[in-house]
Amino acid sequence: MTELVNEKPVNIFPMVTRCTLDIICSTAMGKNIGAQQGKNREYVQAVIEMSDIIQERQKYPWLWIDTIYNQLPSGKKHAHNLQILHTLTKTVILLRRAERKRERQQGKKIDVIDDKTEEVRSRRKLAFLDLLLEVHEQDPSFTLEDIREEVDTFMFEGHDTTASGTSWTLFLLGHHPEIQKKVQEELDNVFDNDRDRPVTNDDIQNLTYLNCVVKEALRLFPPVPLIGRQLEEDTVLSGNFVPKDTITVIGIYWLHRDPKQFPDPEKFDPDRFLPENIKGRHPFAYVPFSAGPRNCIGQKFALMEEKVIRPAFCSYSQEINHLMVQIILIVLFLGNVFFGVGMPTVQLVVV
Ligand code: HEM
Repeated sequence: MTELVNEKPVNIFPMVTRCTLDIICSTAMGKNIGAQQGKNREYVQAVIEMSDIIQERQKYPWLWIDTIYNQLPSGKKHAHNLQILHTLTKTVILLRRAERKRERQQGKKIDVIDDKTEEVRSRRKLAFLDLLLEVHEQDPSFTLEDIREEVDTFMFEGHDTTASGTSWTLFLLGHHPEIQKKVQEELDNVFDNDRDRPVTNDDIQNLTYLNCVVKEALRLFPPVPLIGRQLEEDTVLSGNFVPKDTITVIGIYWLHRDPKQFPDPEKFDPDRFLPENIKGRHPFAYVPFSAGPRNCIGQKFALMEEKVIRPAFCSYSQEINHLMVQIILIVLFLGNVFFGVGMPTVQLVVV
């Protein structure tokens, strides 16, 4: 980052993406892919391209038919990338399985995560993949292919979203120097002006203002701006009868801009999330991670990750202030998202 200070405007999103990709690969697979050091280029490129290819396909219903799609250049690229992704995940799974076998044969104990104790840092932690392999070893009906699917799901859900959240937060901090200054003061206070020491769980708990900043950025620019649900029973929404089985779209982006819940909704104001200000707010007024039984499984991980990455960037905030202000916007695909296309009867009811 320091090399880019006083440079022309820089698109920070690819840098942050490589960082979150490294984090999720270490956590989900226990493998450092070195995306930030330019390693595993083919894999990193395939991951990044796939997000675009999938979004592109979602927009055009005629691309949903596999026989047509598979013949098109985009379909061929999709298949090629998928092969690269699956090959790496499968290789990592097989290598890790063999390694675990060896460790057991040598009588080595495979540690479990225990973040509460200090000595944990000297012990090897289990990656998500280890936990899945443990289940497979106890019950082989949970196959290696099942493991690959789970790992790949985490890989995708777990890096693009956090990259978007982190980039938007940096963008907003760049535009609000007074708020950035408060974040910097909190960081200096919690880290006792020591830029280089690792972040601990206690630090994360103590970064209360940064917590409000992250939440407010997720309010204004939720990385998942829309979610869909199929109704299990008839219901009435704002006086409109909506029958069972209707596919509904919940616009998190717009929900977060309800002036009754968030006065002056376009204003970036982290104080909205101070304990005294959240009292009385409707529990579903703020749902960047969705709500209910299918909400985001990675919510705690994501908030922790954002808070750990931020000090790393903000410790250089005095130097990158000008750079941040000029960060190029990553425009969300809000306008392009389709509503109910492909259903036998379509009625758009905005509630
Ligand atoms: C700022 C970061 C993140 C945001 C805003 C976010 C948001 C969401 C949302 C809104 C959903 C629910 C979708 C729905 O209701 O249809 C979801 C689901 C999910 N998220 Fe996240 N997510 C984030 C980070 C992560 C991370 C880091 C992981 C993994 C480590 C993850 C894994 C998942 C998974 C596996 C699901 C599917 C859960 C299920 O279907 O039961 N997410 N996420």
